[in-house]
Amino acid sequence: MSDHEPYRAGFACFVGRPNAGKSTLTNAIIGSKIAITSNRPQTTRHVVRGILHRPDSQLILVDTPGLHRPRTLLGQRLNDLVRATWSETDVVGLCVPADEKVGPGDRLITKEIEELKAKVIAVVTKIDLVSKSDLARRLMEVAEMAPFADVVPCSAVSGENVETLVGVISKLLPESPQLYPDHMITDEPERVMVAELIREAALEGVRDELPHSIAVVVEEFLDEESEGAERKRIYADIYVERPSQKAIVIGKGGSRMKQVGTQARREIAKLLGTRVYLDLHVRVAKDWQRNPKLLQRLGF
Ligand SMILES: Nc1nc2c(ncn2[C@@H]2O[C@H](COP(=O)(O)OP(=O)(O)OP(=O)(O)O)[C@@H](O)[C@H]2O)c(=O)[nH]1
Repeated sequence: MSDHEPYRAGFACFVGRPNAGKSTLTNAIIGSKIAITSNRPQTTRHVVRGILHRPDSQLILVDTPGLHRPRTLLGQRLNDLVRATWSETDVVGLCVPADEKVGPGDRLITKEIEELKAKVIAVVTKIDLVSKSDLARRLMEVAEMAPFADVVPCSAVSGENVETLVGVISKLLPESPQLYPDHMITDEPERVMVAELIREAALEGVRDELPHSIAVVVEEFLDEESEGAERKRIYADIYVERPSQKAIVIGKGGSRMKQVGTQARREIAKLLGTRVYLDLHVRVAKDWQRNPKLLQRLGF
């Protein structure tokens, strides 16, 4: 054995059924808020990359939406997007939550990713929620599904074993020179990340079908000076499908909208490290999920 491990670099993504903890895990690894988390399924729409630089490796994480039964054109496009992402990665981590039984959904996804040329590991997530004996049982169940390159238990919330997981994934990456410059942590355009933060704020506390009906487009993203300091001036449109949904998002006398604006502005300022002026408008785009032209305009 040589003293030096070769330098490795490549792409990895987490897959798994909705709510398995993929986004939270991605965030925990990259250490910055780059993808949306929510306790509602199907809220991660964009493929967001985060880049982890280590002395001996560079790990580029791609965050995918969950694969699901497509009921609308949007659903179909999301599934295509997920599959396209899977086929481009070197390591795929199948996330299975420790607090739920292995089910048909997990098996289906496992079957699909076994076909890929990528190395496949299983990640048992949310281990802070279960006892040691339940975890042991779940690990066995998961290991029996397929000949995974590794099975790693971890918790994105407590941080337990996240570092080990990163080590396991990094070792499975191909030998390769660095793929991105040193300081870059994501190559997702800032606009898209800003749109996601606004969408996350708009989703806060709304129920049922509304989450699927909200899309955000950042129309203007300008640098300006105000009172001698730099500031970002952002105009964004929040799209909903029906006038009734518009009323929900805006709230009585605009009260909800005010909260959405405040939360989004705070998060965007944190992300960009600058002061932010944010101007939001709610617009109705009738049935945008079923309309190819509107989908394209909304960035899908
Ligand atoms: N206790 C605990 N909760 C977690 C952990 N990881 C994720 N969660 C919670 O599980 C829920 C789903 O997590 P996400 O990261 O949004 O799951 P996802 O797989 O990206 O979900 P989709 O975007 O729907 O595909 C959220 O409420 C998280 O806070 C964990 O390690 N421990």
